Amino acid sequence: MPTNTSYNKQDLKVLLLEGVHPVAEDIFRRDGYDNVTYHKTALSESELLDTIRDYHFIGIRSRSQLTESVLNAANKLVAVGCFCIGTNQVNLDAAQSRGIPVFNAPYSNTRSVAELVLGEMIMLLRGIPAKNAAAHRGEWHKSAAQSNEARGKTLGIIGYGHIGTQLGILAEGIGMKVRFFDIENKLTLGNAEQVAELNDLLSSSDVVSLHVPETPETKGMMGQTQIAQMKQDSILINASRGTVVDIDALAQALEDKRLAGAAIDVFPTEPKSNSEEFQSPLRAFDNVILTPHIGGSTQEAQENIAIEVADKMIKYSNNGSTMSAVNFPQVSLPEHDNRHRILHIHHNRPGVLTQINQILSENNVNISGQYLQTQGDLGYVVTDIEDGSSQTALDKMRQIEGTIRARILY
Ligand SMILES: NC(=O)C1=CN([C@@H]2O[C@H](COP(=O)(O)OP(=O)(O)OC[C@H]3O[C@@H](n4cnc5c(N)ncnc54)[C@H](O)[C@@H]3O)[C@@H](O)[C@H]2O)C=CC1
Ligand SMILES: O=C(O)CCC(=O)C(=O)O
Repeated sequence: MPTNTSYNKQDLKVLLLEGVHPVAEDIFRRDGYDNVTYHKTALSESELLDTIRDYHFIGIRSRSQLTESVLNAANKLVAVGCFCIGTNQVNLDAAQSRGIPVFNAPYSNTRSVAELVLGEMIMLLRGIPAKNAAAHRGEWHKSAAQSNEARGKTLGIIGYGHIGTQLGILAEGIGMKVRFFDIENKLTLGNAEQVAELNDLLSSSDVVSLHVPETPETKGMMGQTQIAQMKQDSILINASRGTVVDIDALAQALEDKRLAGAAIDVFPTEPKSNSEEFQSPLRAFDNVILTPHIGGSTQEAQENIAIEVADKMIKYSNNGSTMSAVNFPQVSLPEHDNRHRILHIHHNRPGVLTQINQILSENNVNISGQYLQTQGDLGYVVTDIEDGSSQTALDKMRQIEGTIRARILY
């Protein structure tokens, strides 16, 4: 049901890129946000610089890069939706300092990734990718050499989060032993065992699968040294981020027949669209499954993501709630029927709340509810008011030193 607001929703422009599931557009339109532009592809940085200034909301997946310069040009931007898990394609600090919350869907595609990796692992343990490629060329490789059951083998998971844990459970279901390495102490599910040292995991696993986010620490974490620590004839799977594995070092290990195979879904440089050629030294290897960053690309996941992220963006626009924003103080707000709600985003420094309340008091505004949350350098104060001159109060609040932006909802 569309909600009444202090602004005309048709004046707010929404840009949805990268073929996010069309249900996202339906959800915006159903709520009264009729001004939606939908593109199947990503936009380059220069295209974004030209375009983004007109939009209040942008929805992207992993290809569009919202750099500091792009965000600088985004004068009207209210919120960003990443229709995926990863948010490394957005300069989160730059968005935060401009008072722009970034939302994502932290769970909706995790099962899809875990299922894909399980399938790839079984295929690679049987040597199927190479036999399949040979059969396509007319060759007949009927042999059990280097073809193994998954049962009894050890899976080493790096990053035991939402995907890693699900993969662990699925792998135990087919009789694998699961070990994992994580920088946090994790509750182990099933019979999984946490190991303290990465090299212990690498040297004891028949299959190593990466499920870490892109951070300064994970960049290049599987380099030449780490790949050399893996067991002879083991398998490497990466469906996390392309920067985590040194592709040249992996190609060398495959060339040297140190590894039996690999499955790679993410690459340091990925084509910007389906019409661009995919370049990688791994194309030379029949025993490598190469997939175009589709770990989370299932109908089920994409639809769930579209619903989750579009709902979060609309809720923020209509109501001010920021629950699960990745770079913003998180506030879960009740509805504000019959009340005006002032949202004040500011640099987190002492005295701002006092000044807000002073302004409200001076303008005879009665506060019916107030919510304050901070994160890092950012403060977010939401005030529900019952009477008095809310617009005058808002105008004065905008003058408070440290204010980034403020708006009113009714
Ligand atoms: N291929 C695809 O289509 C998809 C890829 N992804 C990628 O998978 C990543 C993981 O997803 P989730 O499991 O949902 O994330 P998560 O945040 O639930 O789990 C990540 C885990 O990695 C651990 N970790 C962080 N830094 C580490 C380090 N240096 N060494 C070891 N462990 C470390 C964390 O403590 C956490 O347990 C995402 O960040 C995203 O980049 C996610 C979905 C789809
Ligand atoms: O769907 C996409 O474009 C990217 C999926 C992904 O890598 C993620 O969710 O982090």
